[in-house]
Amino acid sequence: GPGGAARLRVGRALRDAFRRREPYNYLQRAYYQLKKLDLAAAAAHTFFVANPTHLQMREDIAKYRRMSGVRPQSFRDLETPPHWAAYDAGLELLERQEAGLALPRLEEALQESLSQMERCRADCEGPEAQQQEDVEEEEDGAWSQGGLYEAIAGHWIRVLQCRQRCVRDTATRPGRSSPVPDFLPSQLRWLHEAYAQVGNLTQAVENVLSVLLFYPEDEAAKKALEQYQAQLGEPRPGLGPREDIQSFILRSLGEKRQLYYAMEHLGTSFQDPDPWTPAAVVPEALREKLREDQEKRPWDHEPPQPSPLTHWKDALLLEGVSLTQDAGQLNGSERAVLDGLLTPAECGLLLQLATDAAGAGARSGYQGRRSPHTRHEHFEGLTVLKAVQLARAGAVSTQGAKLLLEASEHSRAVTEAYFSPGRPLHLSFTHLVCRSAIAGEQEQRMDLSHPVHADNCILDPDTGECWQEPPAYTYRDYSGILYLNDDFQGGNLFFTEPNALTVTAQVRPRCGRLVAFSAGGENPHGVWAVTRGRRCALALWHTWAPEHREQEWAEAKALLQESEKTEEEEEEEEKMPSRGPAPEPPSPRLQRVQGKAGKPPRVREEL
Ligand SMILES: O=C(O)CCC(=O)C(=O)O
Ligand SMILES: [Fe+2]
Repeated sequence: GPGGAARLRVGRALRDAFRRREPYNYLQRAYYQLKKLDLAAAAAHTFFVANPTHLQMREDIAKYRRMSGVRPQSFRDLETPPHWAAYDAGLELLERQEAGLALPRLEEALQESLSQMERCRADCEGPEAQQQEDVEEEEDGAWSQGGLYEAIAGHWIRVLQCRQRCVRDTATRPGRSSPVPDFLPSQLRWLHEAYAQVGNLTQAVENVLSVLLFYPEDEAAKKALEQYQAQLGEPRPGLGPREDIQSFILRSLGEKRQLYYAMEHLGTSFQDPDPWTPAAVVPEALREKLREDQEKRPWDHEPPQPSPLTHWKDALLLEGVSLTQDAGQLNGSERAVLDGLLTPAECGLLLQLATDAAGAGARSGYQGRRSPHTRHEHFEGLTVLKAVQLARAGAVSTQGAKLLLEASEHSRAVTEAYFSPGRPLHLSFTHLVCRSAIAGEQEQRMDLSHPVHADNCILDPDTGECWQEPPAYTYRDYSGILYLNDDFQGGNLFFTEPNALTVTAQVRPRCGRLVAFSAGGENPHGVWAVTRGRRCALALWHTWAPEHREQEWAEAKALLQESEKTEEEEEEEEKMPSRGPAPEPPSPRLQRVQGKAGKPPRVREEL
């Protein structure tokens, strides 16, 4: 009906959910209820592949493993195209010397590869290909200016080019950029060897003859053929190469001839996906150039392309970050201890920043605040914007302020990679916090540096419930504490049961250690009293809601960039010899800082 297609268009959120493979989570439960355990385990595994930190699924999978109806093979990725699934299974069995079991999978892999190529080829004439063609036509305009014949020829050439690309596409694993080289011939090699191993010589001959269709001079194949024929005894005249491979090659060669013709006479481009194309198919005039290209054939020479960062581990390792404790080791869910986010020098710089900022605050009557949580400790807090403003006023180092921004962004990226791959997390508040023991007040101290709480809800220890309502910062989804030092007494972070009484895990702060956890009632936590020294950390909260992104962070970043630019300009000016020493103009930067301080304070998140 009218507007039908538009009504059925799928929204972005739904598409994203599919990309995150969420339907498999539901499928898993449905199969479980139907007692189809093999499929339930497969669906669970498929979901888990895309959501490796989904702790509930991790537990469910552990349960599936213990169930009797579930085999190791049940844990398969249902999103893997069938030809890849069969290919991998077949090769694994071959490796384990199980030729008999491997054969059906290898046959399946070949059949499915050919079918996948058929489907791909069919799409070359479908509506999507047509759209693509319209775009290309607009781009080069070559065919539209010519007559009808050219238009038809142009269309046909594009269809052929597209069909030849299907070979490469089929041989390329999802997520990879280069194809498995010689995809079909190598499958045929394994097939003939496996058939020979199980004593099925006729099939071995058929498959090795098929290899020879691709590479008539292949020495290994010729030798194998001789051997099989000798073993077979009397000649079998009916034996020939596989029909599916024969027709694949015939059709492919026909298409290549036309494409090379077009290349020679019409100047169109064609990238032959195959290394086996016989020289006779390539026109004389093109051979030299193509030989050069052949030498540059990417998949023979290029080092393997790194696949996209699909797993959080890759993202962390790249940054030199390591996972020290996961949720299991911390006796909870959605919590982790990660190390290596800062070097000792960087911790030093940030500690100095905190000290300098506190000093600047002391001069303006800002310091000496007692902690909001205990009267036995002092508490200093520095926001990113304040840090940059102080840097511009010359009270703290610019390097320190810059590192504060970088360290918070780095922690956010790591937290996102670990807990929320595929769904962006935004910083909602960044606070450099130091807690210092007040000397002489520590004897017999019974209170905590930070009482037990959850970060996005109001914890009711009596019922164990956590109310997601104001004044809690309900939009906080993940928390991160990035520690800067350990030269103090007490001050460990601890997690509890929702009763706020039973401690389930403790973490000792140290330089570069990030404790990250979901901000809800599943992670009640507190800090033991700091009884000697000063404990500094970057407290970070992240949100999925872009509207709760920390505006001051962006402001601070912009301000910092501005000062870096001005500094460069000043350096340039200093270098100019014609300028004599002039009286210092009133600094526009300082004025701006003062102007900002004069404004009514903006509503900003506080601890
Ligand atoms: O500093 C810590 O270890 C934890 C602080 C905390 O829980 C908070 O500020 O909400
Ligand atoms: Fe907290």
